[in-house]
This record gives sequence, structure tokens and C-alpha cells, in this order.
Amino acid sequence: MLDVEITRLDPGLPLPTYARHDDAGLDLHAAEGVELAPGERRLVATGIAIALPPGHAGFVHPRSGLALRHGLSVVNTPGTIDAGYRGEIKVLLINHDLEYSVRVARGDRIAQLVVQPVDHVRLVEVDALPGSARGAGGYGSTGVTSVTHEEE
Ligand SMILES: O=c1ccn([C@H]2C[C@H](O)[C@@H](COP(=O)(O)OP(=O)(O)OP(=O)(O)O)O2)c(=O)[nH]1
Ligand SMILES: [Mg+2]
Repeated sequence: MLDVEITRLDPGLPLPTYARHDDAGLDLHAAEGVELAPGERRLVATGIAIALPPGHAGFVHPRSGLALRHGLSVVNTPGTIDAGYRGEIKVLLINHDLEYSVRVARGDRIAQLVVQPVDHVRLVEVDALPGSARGAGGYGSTGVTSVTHEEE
């Protein structure tokens, strides 16, 4: 278990917690109530600031239940929290629903923060890269699926 220092910029909110003990993400609370019209995005405060240890980063992920039920997600998913960042963690919410507004109340758990170790790499420039089975293949190179879209 890694200790991460946190300050509450909004003492009226509970600290983020893992909803279940082996969950990957700490649920982040909204520090303000907001209403998002269809397609609207809004930067929402969480009332906390943290000091991640060097060699780590935090990633702000959407919550699947809110995405499924309301189309509520994170624009820049996952948002990146740098180890050196001491400002307030904010969540860039977006309402993907085409019809309905989404209302978020202060205190709602709007997103989840996953803390992970991250490597720094030293880039070594070469004339040619080593071969691999995949090579430059991508974008469905391993086969097609039965997924379709409606033709105009
Ligand atoms: O969802 C997010 C994403 C970022 N941040 C904060 C923490 C992060 O360390 C800082 C910068 O984020 P990022 O590097 O993604 O933004 P940028 O556009 O590259 O800005 P900068 O030039 O400040 O790095 O903003 C958040 O609070 N929430
Ligand atoms: Mg940046």
C-alpha cells in the first residue's frame, strides 16, 4: 500500500475512497452541482489536491454506471495527474446523451482515480527498428468483426 498525501480544499466533502477494498480506482466526489445539456462539457472541481510519489501518475477514468445510465463520461479519458501536480484535481465531464441533460449534485461520485507506476524512458534513436510479428499492422489487421453501421 502506497501512502499518498492529500489535502482537502473543501473540508465538507469526504475523502475519495475505494468503494470495494480491491477496486482499482478511488471514487472522486463533485465539489459542485452542475447540469450538463446534451453534448455539453464542464470542468468539475473535486475539492482535493494530492502529492503523488515520483514515478507514479494518477489517471481519471469515467465510471461505467454513469456512462451506461446517463451517457456521462470524461472528455480526456483518462485524465492524467502528474506526480508534480499540486493543484486541485478536476474532472472534465461530458454528457454524451443526445436527448437528456445530466444533473450532478455536490458530493456525487463522478469519476475514479487510478494511481499507477509509470516509467520514464530514454529514447534511443536508431536507423531501423527490430522486426516483429505485427509489424505496422493495425486498425483491424487481425480480422474483421460482424459489427456494422447503417449506410446512408
Ligand atoms: O483530467 C485532468 C487532467 C489534468 N489535470 C491536472 C493534473 C495534471 O498534472 C495537469 C496537467 O494535465 P495535462 O498534462 O493533461 O494537461 P496539458 O494540457 O498537457 O497541460 P500542461 O501544459 O499544464 O501539462 O492538470 C486534472 O486535474 N484533471
Ligand atoms: Mg501536460
